[in-house]
This record gives sequence, structure tokens and C-alpha cells, in this order.
Amino acid sequence: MTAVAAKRRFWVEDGSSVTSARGVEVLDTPLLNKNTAFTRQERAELGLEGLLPAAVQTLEDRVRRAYEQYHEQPTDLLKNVFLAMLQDNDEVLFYRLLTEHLREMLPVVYDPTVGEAIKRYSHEYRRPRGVYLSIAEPDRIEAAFQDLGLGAGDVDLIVASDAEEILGIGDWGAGGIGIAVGKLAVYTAAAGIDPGRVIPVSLDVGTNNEALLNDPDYVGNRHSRVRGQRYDDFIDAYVRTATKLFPRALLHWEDFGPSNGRRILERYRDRICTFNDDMQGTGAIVLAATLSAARVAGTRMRDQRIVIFGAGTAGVGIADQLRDAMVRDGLERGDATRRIWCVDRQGLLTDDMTALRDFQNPYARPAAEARDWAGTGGIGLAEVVANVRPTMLIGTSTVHRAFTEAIVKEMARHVDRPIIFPLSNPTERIEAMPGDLIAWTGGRGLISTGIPVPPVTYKGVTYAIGQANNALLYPGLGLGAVVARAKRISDGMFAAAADAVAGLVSVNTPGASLLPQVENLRQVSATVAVAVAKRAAEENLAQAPLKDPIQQVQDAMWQPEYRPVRAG
Ligand SMILES: NC(=O)C1=CN([C@@H]2O[C@H](COP(=O)(O)OP(=O)(O)OC[C@H]3O[C@@H](n4cnc5c(N)ncnc54)[C@H](O)[C@@H]3O)[C@@H](O)[C@H]2O)C=CC1
Ligand SMILES: CC(=O)C(=O)O
Ligand SMILES: [Mg+2]
Repeated sequence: MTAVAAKRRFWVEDGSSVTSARGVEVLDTPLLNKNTAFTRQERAELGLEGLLPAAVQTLEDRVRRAYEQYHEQPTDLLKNVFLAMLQDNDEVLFYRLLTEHLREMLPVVYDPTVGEAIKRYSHEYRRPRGVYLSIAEPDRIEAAFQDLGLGAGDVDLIVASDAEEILGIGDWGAGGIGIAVGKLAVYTAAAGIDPGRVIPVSLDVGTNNEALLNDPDYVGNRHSRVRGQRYDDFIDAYVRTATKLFPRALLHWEDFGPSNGRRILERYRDRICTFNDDMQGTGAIVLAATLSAARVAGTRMRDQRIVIFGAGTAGVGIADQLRDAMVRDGLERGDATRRIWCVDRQGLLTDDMTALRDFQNPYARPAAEARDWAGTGGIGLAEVVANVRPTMLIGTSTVHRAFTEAIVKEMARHVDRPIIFPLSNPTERIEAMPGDLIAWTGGRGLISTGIPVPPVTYKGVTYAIGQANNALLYPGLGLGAVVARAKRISDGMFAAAADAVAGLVSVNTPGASLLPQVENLRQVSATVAVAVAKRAAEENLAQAPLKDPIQQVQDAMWQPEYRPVRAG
């Protein structure tokens, strides 16, 4: 046994967990603990006799009880807290429960309730999960990771957030670890990423959220956000250390502010295996929904006219992938870019504006084009929609109800099947609710949302609303990258993932969803993983041989089942 394995308390041999831990230490190790499901022999070997009641139960027994306990929780937040406790106590049980009730529990573990849990993080705090890195101690990053007791080959995936733009709810400082934990739970439930081979990371660079700074219970660094060189050096130290200690790990970036998120991605994307989920994962799932919508509408990618409301991390990430898809459909890059109009706080982005952010510049419209568009309040969304006559309207603004009845009806006057994606999370930020959009467009709208929503019935047709949330994409992407041991995550791998998702959808019946249903997430993720791994191999980015990618993906998927545990 190596020193690392000893620190980690257990290792796997021939399908069994072998552990040096005994007694309560075993019960305190969530990936080892089976609680009442330990057999008599295991109890004797591991020093658990007397620490557990007499009955020896099965995983199914334990799932049944946990499900009942879950339903005793009166609110979604308390359900989230309950599931977090379960995860900290018995991880196999947590994942079996989550996998069996994915549609019911995904909104509690993840979007939208995870947003509420992040806001309440310091108050609901019970025990830590993940690695907490502080900008005050960049020299301790290596020691912090080593405290986990993991070896160089033990980590497949690290999700890190600095929590500046959590979902659509802004800056939540140290509570942002919750989005890394939530994203990782989805990786495992949706794609079978081994929960023992992942690390959630909080990059605590301070917070500008004054409610947190003045909250006596706040558990993070109590100062404003550090920016500039010190921030970049901290990120660099994180990347250097993580890639040195865990050379196989994919680094996933989540919920950074727009300029940091993009700068970080540009800096590392050609050097290491990494991606930004808000820009690239979102772009790819929206592309998948767009491909389905275009199939229903009988139109081509290259013919879309796209208005994006909210040109931040997600909005411009979506623009990039829709532009690239139009290029693949035969347009010149410049012509494709000119089929996209971005609207932000200052209205339509035009090239005479001085305060555009660098990543917005490519989408700035010639000011002359819009000279006559201004209404009384400048060139806002209503003016842009009236003049552009878009085929697609995408919301990544966090502005609730921004897609008004007037705007949507104006759009629907000029296009047979208006494609409308209000993608902002969580529920209180969505630009319009699907029921309204379907009614305002007389049932012609092709709708997808970021939050989960129930089907809508309108004039006898039931419309299933696909969830255009990156959660339908990144788990499979990550699994494919892990199976291929990808050196990089390329644009081609995202395009392959989007095509794979769109390929799973049958849009022939009226009201059909534009995206696969959440219940089928494991199948979706497996299909995406195969497509991504194959593309990595085609682009010479795979470091593992891919002889039978379908079987390799199946074999790589961790299953929530109790393993035998032996004393070692
Ligand atoms: N469905 C999905 O998979 C995803 C959804 N999102 C959602 O998209 C929203 C935006 O997220 P990010 O892009 O990360 O944030 P961000 O802060 O980078 O971008 C938001 C943009 O909206 C703009 N904006 C704010 N108020 C506006 C207004 N009144 N009019 C026009 N523009 C306005 C901001 O200036 C900014 O450019 C969030 O609600 C987030 O939850 C983000 C990532 C994935
Ligand atoms: C879904 C997601 O990543 C977000 O809203 O930020
Ligand atoms: Mg996000």
C-alpha cells in the first residue's frame, strides 16, 4: 500500500474495495460506507459489529427508505440539503437514488434549486466537500490537493469555479463550490463519471457581494474580488499544480465572469485538456436544439437570422457555435457572423460603441445599418426584432419577462416557425415562460428553455419543452474525453457532441421536444461520449486507443452498486 492509498483509506482490487480503515472510520468514508448493507462477514472484518443495528439490508431497501425520507422534506432547499447529507454519508446510495429518479431530483441537486442552495451555503453549511483554494495562500495549492491523498492517475475531472456569475444569480463567493459539486453530481448521474475520480474546487478570490461580506456566518474570504495580475497568477498556479499532480484530469471551468472566463479559456485551451461549460457546453446544446428546430421548420442553418439578447459568457458562446455551424453549412465566416445580432444592456451592439467587451467586438453591427431603427428609448430588443425579422430569438440576459407579448408577436408575424430559446436560469430569471410563448405564437413557436419545465397543452396539442441546458451535453463530452484520454477539447468535439444530441431526437410528431428527455440522460451521454471520443481520435487528440468506442464508453461508466469491502 502506498502512502497515498493509506491517506485515501481504500483502493479497488478485483471489483472489491480494500481498506485499512476500521470501525467508525469506515462509516465516515462515503464511497466505502454501506451502513446497514454491510454483510455479517464485512462487519466482523471491519470492526463494525455493535456499530450497526442487526438487520442486513440491500441497496434496494436503503433506496426505498431514502426516497421516503426525501419526500418528508418540506421544501426543495431542504430536499437539496437532505441529498447533500446522503452524498456525504453513502455515495452509492445517493447516486442510485438520483439515477432512479433523475427527472424528479435533477432540479433539486442541480438547476434551479442549486442556485438557492448556493445563496444559503454559509447558513446551511454542514461539512466541506472538495478543495478550497484561497487567493491569500497561492503557495498552499499543492498541499491542498495533496490533502486528498490522490495519486497522479487517480483523477479524471476537476470542476472549478470562482463564483463570479453563478447561474443567473451573480456573485456568491465561497458558496460557488456548490455549482462545482452540483455539476459533478450530474456528471456521475448522467454519464457515469466515477465519483471517486473527480474534484470540485472553489477558487476563493473574494466576493463583491456585500450581503456576504457583512454576513457573520459567511465562510469565505472576507474582501472584495481580487483582479488583475494577482488573479491571473492564482489561476495559473491552480492550472500548473492541477495538471502536474493529475496529468490525466480534464479541467472544467464553471460560472466565471465574462471577461475572466473567456481570457482563461483562450489562455489554456491549446495547452491542456480544458473547456468552459458556460461558453462551449451551452453553445453546443443550443446548437443541438437549433438543428432540431431547423428540421421541424424545414429551414437550413445558413438561412437563420439570429437575435441574441444578453451578450455575455453564454450569449457569445452560443453565437460562436451557431456561426461555425452556418459556416459548415456553406457560408463564409463573415457572412455567417452578419446573420447574428447581439443586444445587451446598451441595446444593439454596434461598431461605434466604445465600451464593448473584446469578445463582443466580432458581433458589433455596422452603426449605419441601424441608423433608422431607434425608438424613443434607443435600439432595444423590440426595435431589433422589428427590423431584423429574426428566425431565432435567444435569451441569456437574466432579465425576467424580457420577451414580451408584443416582441414575440412581432417576431411571429414574419416567420412561420419562430425559434425562441429563453435560456436564463434559474426560474425567476427566465425571459418568458413556454406556455406564454406557445400561446402568443399560436402554437407555431419552437421553444426550449434552460430550466426544466412541464409540458404545455395548447389547443389540444401537448408541447414537450426540451431543456437546453448544458447538463444535457457536458457529461457526455467529459466521458468521451476521459475514454479517449483527449489531449485537448476541440471545437470539432463540441460540434460532434451537438450533432449526436440532435441525432437522438425525432421531431415528426406535433409538439415533439427539440431535445432528448432528461429521463434518457444516460443514453444521451453515452451517445455523446462515443461521438466525442471518435472525433478526438479523428483529430489526433486521443491518447488512448479506440478499438470499440461503444463498448469502451459502456465499460467506463461507473454504476451505483455496493461493492464487497475487505479489510487490508
Ligand atoms: N441554459 C444553459 O445551459 C445556460 C444558461 N445560462 C444562463 O444565461 C444567463 C447569463 O449567464 P452568463 O452568460 O454566464 O452571464 P453573463 O453575466 O456573462 O451574461 C449576461 C449578459 O446579459 C447582459 N444583460 C444584463 N441585463 C441586461 C438587460 N437589461 N438587457 C440586455 N442585456 C442584459 C449582461 O450585460 C451580460 O452581458 C444566466 O441566467 C445563466 O443561468 C448560462 C449558461 C448555460
Ligand atoms: C446551466 C449553467 O451552466 C448556468 O446557468 O450557468
Ligand atoms: Mg454555468
